[in-house]
Amino acid sequence: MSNLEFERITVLPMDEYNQRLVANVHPENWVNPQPAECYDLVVIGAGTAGLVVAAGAAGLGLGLKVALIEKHLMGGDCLNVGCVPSKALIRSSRVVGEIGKAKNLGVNISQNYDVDFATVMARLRKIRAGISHHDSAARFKNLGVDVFLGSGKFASNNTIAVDGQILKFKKAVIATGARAVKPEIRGIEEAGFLTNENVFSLIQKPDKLAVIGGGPIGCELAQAFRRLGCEVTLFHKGSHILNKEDREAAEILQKVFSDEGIRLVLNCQLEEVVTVTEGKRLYFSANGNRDSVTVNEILVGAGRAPNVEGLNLEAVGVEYDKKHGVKVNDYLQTTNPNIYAAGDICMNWKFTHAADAAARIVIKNTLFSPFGLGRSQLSKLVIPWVTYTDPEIAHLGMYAEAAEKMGLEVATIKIDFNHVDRAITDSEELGFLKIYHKKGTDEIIGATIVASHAGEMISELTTAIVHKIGLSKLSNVIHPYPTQAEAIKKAADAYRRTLLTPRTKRLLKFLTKFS
Ligand SMILES: Cc1cc2nc3c(=O)[nH]c(=O)nc-3n(C[C@H](O)[C@H](O)[C@H](O)COP(=O)(O)OP(=O)(O)OC[C@H]3O[C@@H](n4cnc5c(N)ncnc54)[C@H](O)[C@@H]3O)c2cc1C
Ligand SMILES: NC(=O)c1ccc[n+]([C@@H]2O[C@H](COP(=O)([O-])OP(=O)(O)OC[C@H]3O[C@@H](n4cnc5c(N)ncnc54)[C@H](O)[C@@H]3O)[C@@H](O)[C@H]2O)c1
Repeated sequence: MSNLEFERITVLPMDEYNQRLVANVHPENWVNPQPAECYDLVVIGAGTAGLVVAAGAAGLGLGLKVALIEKHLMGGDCLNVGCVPSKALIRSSRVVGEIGKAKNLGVNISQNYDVDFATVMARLRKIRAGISHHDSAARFKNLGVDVFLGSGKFASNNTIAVDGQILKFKKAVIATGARAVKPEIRGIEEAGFLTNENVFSLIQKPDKLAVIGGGPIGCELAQAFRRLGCEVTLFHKGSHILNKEDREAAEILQKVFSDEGIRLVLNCQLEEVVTVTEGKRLYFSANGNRDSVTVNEILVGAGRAPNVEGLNLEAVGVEYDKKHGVKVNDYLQTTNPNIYAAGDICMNWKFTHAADAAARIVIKNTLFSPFGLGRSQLSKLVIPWVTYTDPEIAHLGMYAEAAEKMGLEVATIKIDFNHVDRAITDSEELGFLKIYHKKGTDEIIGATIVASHAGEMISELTTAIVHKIGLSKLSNVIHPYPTQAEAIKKAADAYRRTLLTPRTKRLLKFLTKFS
């Protein structure tokens, strides 16, 4: 047993909740086990991808020897500095959004309501601590996984060094995730900035906040902080926020952001950050104009960089690049056939559910595909995603333009939520559902939903694509009235109506005469 390089980790503020979090995911009294003679699998990184691989392999009850190495907090980004804290924060901010809509719903709420920022953040920490036992070192030990806390690094083609010990493996999995990219803006380092790694440690509300990057992180957090009472300026390089999404969807959100008082600076070039008595001053140009804004804090959500450093990948022939991460084939195998990768370290889809799905592929391909038979492929996955703004934007599959570029003829059915009764009764008409299908057939190839609860609706369409359920069959599915998911049935019915040619209409009319 050893504990040579144990690093005591603090997550600020070190209150009872963060102490409970750390006690679960990086316990101070942890002693690394004596390594087994040889592991079937050694996994580096205990974020979603690593945890799912380790739990999946060890939990099968087949006596497989599995080791899991984590240098910081088990649970990775999702639990500690990603999905969980951001969604807890968004939940509080949604209440403020509801208050904003209350008057229109006939409920007068005193304008003196107060956001207790410290309590919002304490709730976030409490929720995170409460969930953390699931990803804890103790739980994984009980599942039969040898948990090593320390930094993992390849020592040779079949060994990994951690905490002064050597772990011999048959197969290894790199699941080291990604981190926030530091933007190249003069003076920003000296002025200091927040990223997802420390923004959830705030205990005091920054009165004025600059958010750099209009991707999912920037958009979700800009709206949340604005609703919690910060003055927010959102800087984005592109001509519309969420530039991977449907422009029309992004434009709806932009309008909401402006109405809620977020200052949105598009097509911008941030030039310099200077520390002044009032705070941090950002100089920028946008659409030919130069300007500046002074804030208390800067939050950066400008993309992710894969954690490839320090793994000694060169020594084991694992190719990578610093932008896209570890190079993998469709089976998630790296350029070293005994080493696989999963999650943010190697994938364009940087989502928890994508990391989870990739981990399952890795379990199958490393352990249950002798001679490469029956391997699962990454390209076969259908991965939906949701940006949890209000309204939410959910997407799945191909966009119409991308499909057309590939030579597919595509038709789009669009249902605006102002035609969906439940959206009307709830004053949530803003948004739409678009379903893209192959022209001339009912095969769905993609969908975008902009709606208050778009994330809860997209899975029906994911099921349809995965199980090849076309629009005709969806039209036979009874949707409870009134629900916003009825939009899907409306779209399916709209497709069915396109099949009504003058000839079929004549035939139907003829049938009515004998019925
Ligand atoms: C603010 C924010 C909000 C998000 N919200 C969502 C959301 O709502 N829904 C969603 O699906 N996704 C969301 N994501 C994305 C999601 O968090 C990631 O896609 C997911 O965590 C990736 O999991 P992973 O296992 O690949 O990597 P990570 O979670 O990054 O885990 C990698 C782990 O490897 C460890 N590690 C790195 N190097 C070493 C080493 N040498 N030795 C040992 N350990 C090492 C790290 O410490 C880390 O714990 C969000 C991300 C952020 C930042
Ligand atoms: N709800 C979710 O599922 C969720 C939420 C948050 C994050 N995530 C995941 O995390 C990933 C990273 O999120 P992200 O928002 O950091 O990255 P991103 O790459 O998706 O978006 C960042 C945006 O910032 C812009 N940008 C970069 N530098 C800039 C600068 N100097 N000035 C102005 N704009 C600049 C880029 O053009 C880009 O569009 C996402 O792609 C997503 O996979 C998912």
